[in-house]
Amino acid sequence: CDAPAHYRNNLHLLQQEPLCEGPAESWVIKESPGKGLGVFATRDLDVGDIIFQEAPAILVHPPPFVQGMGYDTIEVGRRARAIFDELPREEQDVIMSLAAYYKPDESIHDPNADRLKVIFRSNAYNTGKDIGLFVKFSRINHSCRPNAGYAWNHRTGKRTLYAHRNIAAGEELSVSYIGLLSIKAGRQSRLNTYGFTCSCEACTLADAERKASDRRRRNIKEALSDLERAASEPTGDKKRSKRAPRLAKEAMKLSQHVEEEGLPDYYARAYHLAAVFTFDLPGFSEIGGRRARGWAKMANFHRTLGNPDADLDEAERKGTVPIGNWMHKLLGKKLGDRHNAFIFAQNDLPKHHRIIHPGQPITEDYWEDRVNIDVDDEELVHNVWFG
Ligand SMILES: C[S@@+](CC[C@H](N)C(=O)[O-])C[C@H]1O[C@@H](n2cnc3c(N)ncnc32)[C@H](O)[C@@H]1O
Repeated sequence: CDAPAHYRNNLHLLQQEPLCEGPAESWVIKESPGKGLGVFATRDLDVGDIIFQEAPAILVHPPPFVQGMGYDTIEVGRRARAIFDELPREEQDVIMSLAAYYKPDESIHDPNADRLKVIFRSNAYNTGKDIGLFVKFSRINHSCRPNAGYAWNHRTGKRTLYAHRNIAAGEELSVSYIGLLSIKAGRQSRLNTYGFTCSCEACTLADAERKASDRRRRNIKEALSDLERAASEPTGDKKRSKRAPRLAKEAMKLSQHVEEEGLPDYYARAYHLAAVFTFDLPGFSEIGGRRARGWAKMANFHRTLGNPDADLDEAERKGTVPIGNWMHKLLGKKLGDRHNAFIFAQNDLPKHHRIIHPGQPITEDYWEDRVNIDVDDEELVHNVWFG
């Protein structure tokens, strides 16, 4: 059995079966050199495979978030404690075995440093409006080139871990704890606030490769911001049409860079932009159209990985969805009666919207909250803009 002695009693609870009888799951918890415990694939996984789904052991509805200060951690700790105290003893033991990062001014021996509060702070994830502690998720280490991703499904109340790329049996599963578009020094200082120095594949590159990786991440960050700004301009706008060939080229280069750099968290955004600007090309041909639809499908595939209900979730919370998200939800889909991977239900469109067919004349009036949806000859959404 791979588990260190003091974890043996608790690990079977994390996996809901005895650890040492060989896992029926596609994952196992064992030691990860230099990182404590980690979660490893026990069989080959394909991109999009669901690895596990987990409900939170503790779900805290936090007090209001204060800009620049965050949540009142004392109050969050108090609420977590109230839920913890009601749990069965064996679940409490599993939670108390999780990793805890004590800040430099806290001592493990200080009776005032509530260990549960430290564990909750070190392991919890945001789930929409709440903060959840998930015992299996808590064992997944960070990588700046993660191979897995996670999604919260508010209908099932579970967090899903999925393969972000093909993963070989034996590989450690990793997710990202932070945004990944900073250079190594920036990522390290952010991760230091979580109490560790990252030893992932990207952070241990030799000097020349590390410089190339930093350069690529800088380019990706800049290209995402430029292209997303350009994508928010109305299609048909002269300035945008003139720039279309350059923007399409840049968006495809961006997609190539995120793949080369191994940043699956950014695939959906990059493919989405490649779709938007290939749809935009002048003299948009049969070949160009097929290509643009291909990008749009890839963007949708990656955006909804781990949560096929993503659009339903958002439609249900319509009032709270930022209007800019409509682009992500609709691009590359057809409008229809019911949601599925390729169709968005027309009933769930915002109150003020227009569906615009190729060549259809439109009025020039401006409505701040109106969503304009451009569809192509095949009724596929290729652009969304406001006005
Ligand atoms: C949420 S826990 C992950 C599971 C943890 N390894 C355990 O044994 O329970 C986060 C802690 O894992 C370790 N860790 C996670 N990712 C790491 C990385 N990329 N490099 C070094 N240590 C890492 C750090 O000690 C960090 O404080």
